[in-house]
Amino acid sequence: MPKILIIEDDTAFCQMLQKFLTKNDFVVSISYSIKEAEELLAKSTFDIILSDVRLPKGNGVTLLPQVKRDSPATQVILMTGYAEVKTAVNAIKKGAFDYISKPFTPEQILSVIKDALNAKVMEPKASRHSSKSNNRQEKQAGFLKGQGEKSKKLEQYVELVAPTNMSVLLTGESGTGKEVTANAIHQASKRRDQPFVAVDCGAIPKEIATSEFFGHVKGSFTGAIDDKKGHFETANGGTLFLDEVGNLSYEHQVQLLRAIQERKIKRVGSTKEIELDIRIIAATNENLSDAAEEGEFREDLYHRLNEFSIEVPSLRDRQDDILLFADYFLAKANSELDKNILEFSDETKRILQDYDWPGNLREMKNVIKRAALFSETETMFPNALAEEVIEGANKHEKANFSKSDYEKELILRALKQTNFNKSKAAKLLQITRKTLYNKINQYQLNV
Ligand SMILES: Nc1ncnc2c1ncn2[C@@H]1O[C@H](COP(=O)(O)OP(=O)(O)OP(=O)(O)O)[C@@H](O)[C@H]1O
Repeated sequence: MPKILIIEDDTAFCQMLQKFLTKNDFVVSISYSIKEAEELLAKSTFDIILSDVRLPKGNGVTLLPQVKRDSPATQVILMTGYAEVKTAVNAIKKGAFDYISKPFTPEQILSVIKDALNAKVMEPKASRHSSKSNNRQEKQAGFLKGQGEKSKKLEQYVELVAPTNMSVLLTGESGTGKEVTANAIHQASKRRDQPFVAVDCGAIPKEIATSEFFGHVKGSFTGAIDDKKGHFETANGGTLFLDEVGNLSYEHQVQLLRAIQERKIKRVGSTKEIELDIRIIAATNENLSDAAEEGEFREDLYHRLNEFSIEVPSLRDRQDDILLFADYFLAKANSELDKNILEFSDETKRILQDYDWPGNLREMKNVIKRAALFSETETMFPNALAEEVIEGANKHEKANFSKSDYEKELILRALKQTNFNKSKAAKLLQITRKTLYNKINQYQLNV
């Protein structure tokens, strides 16, 4: 049985977690401080260390170097509060396996422990994650909560709607994290112990879509060699996530609407009705409301799906979080590629912030992983980045630069016009005197 050490100063929480994990067939030791943990670590080894970040007299990260040195196979998972995400991301850079934000659900903690144990079995580290980095399960494994305004709003919406049974329509550009958000809603709902089934509606061939959604019985059509459950039945009790829902054919839109309204389905070739208790979350990166108005998407289905809508923001609208996400993906890339890149150079940071990220988080994840592969130093310099990212960012910078030239020109003109009277010039420019002084300093105007 795998051995786990919990390091957590909240004694009640620690004991509760110990009880829960023991019930789930782990051998669990606990310590309420770093000192106690060190004593236990001197006596025995553990498969997993589950440590709070903030502990009296130190934090969970301080133990990492020692653990990695004395027992490299031990995986460290950090438990963080909201504000400690950055520390946790840094800890991943130093070799922690992952972090989990408090409060978490029993499934979430079991899932991250399972991942950590699997990663161990699959040593060396480079093969920790499947190379098919886009498979659906992996998409759900890592989730970083941003800290900027847009990210907080997104999270508020998730928290607000999760406990209800409302259908949710997630809109947003490709790669913004709609599926990850759908999963977060499921995990925060009462259905979290039940299945979360994600279906890419754009990827199902039209001819087999009915059977894919509703299942079939043996012999109902050529090729139906066995009874088969459809996605609805598999998701029963839980959440069905319909990705790219705008790609459904008219016929399948009708079938879906009926299933959602009647809360019953029949497998293809069967007369037996199956009762459904399903929460639907749909996602689209096109404007479904326009499509409904133009008759390309059934309006009644659109309203059924859109009981609550959430727009998942593009990465360029999450400026405050760009470097946080970049750090996170760098940490992931380090662990997947067995690299040890500690930071981005200032110019690399500037490029990451100036680039537009048309492919959003998915693009950033790929760009950083590729750049990590090319980087040979502990600091990532721009030459590791793809050409198009650098060019894209520089175009942006030029635009900014010309904007600043223009601004400088305006200020000089206003000053001349007002005979270098700064109060009058500020008034003319419709800015405060203080801002004008700042700008004069910024542009080093000799006035
Ligand atoms: N909050 C997040 N934290 C960490 N990784 C994230 C987050 N959001 C998205 N990602 C990563 O970005 C990638 C794209 O996410 P996801 O598949 O959820 O986007 P999507 O909007 O559903 O894309 P599409 O429109 O193409 O279906 C995934 O690899 C996912 O792991």
